[in-house]
Amino acid sequence: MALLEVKNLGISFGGLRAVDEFSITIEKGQLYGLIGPNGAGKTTIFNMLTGVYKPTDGTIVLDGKNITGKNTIEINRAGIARTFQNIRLFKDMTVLDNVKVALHNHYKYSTFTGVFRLPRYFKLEKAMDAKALELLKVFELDDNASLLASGLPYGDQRKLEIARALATQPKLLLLDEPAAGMNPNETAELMDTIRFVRDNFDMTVLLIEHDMSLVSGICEKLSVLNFGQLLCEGKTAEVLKNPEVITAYLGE
Ligand SMILES: Nc1ncnc2c1ncn2[C@@H]1O[C@H](COP(=O)(O)OP(=O)(O)OP(=O)(O)O)[C@@H](O)[C@H]1O
Repeated sequence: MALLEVKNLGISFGGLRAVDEFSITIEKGQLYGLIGPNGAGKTTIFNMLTGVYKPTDGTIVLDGKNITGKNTIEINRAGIARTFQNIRLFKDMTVLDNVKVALHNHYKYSTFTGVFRLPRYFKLEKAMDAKALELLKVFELDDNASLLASGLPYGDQRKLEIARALATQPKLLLLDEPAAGMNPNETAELMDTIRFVRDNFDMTVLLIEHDMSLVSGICEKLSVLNFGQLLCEGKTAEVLKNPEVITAYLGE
């Protein structure tokens, strides 16, 4: 069953048509890649899917619900979470608190309860600590829960960003160049992590990536974007053999 159905999505910035007539269907549980040359419009598509930009054309349906034009908070509540090309953690907060911030949607208490430290406050804070630690354990970050996020090695910061996105309990996880800046060992470990997340969190993943080892290693399907338009889509191995894709993106 399709989890995400995007039809004829488009956006212009002044005279620039950054994305035009873009459509994609992602089934529940799929690991799906969005690839293409620099400036092709990939991040702009993520920004439209997450409500950062409002599309000028097209529709976005998540799990049967039309979310076109909703804001970032509404879209996160509907079930889309993301990570960013340039890591955006709360660097001066602890590893644990980075995840707890994202849990707040699901553990609510009133300002009154918080300010006066009523018993419900302590109960929910304890429950959030436990849930956050459980998530950190999945990523083997629990031993560093009390460190500042800025103190983590680069690869661990990327993992923490994924843990924080998962804390919002999404249906669809968008990863924007998760392997950027990683060495081959870290990339291989990241692939295992993404597979683990898909299998153990019943997650559907759409990722943007330039690292072809990661793309061919984990993506089941690909869409290739060129100059804002869909160049081709299909099973990963077939797409990577497509002469048009080789000319436009892969070179040689
Ligand atoms: N807010 C904006 N205002 C004006 N132009 C923008 C804006 N956001 C993106 N663009 C333009 O839209 C086009 C697509 O950019 P985008 O960042 O989506 O590409 P990309 O495929 O993600 O590239 P990369 O692989 O380098 O990250 C570019 O020409 C970019 O300059």
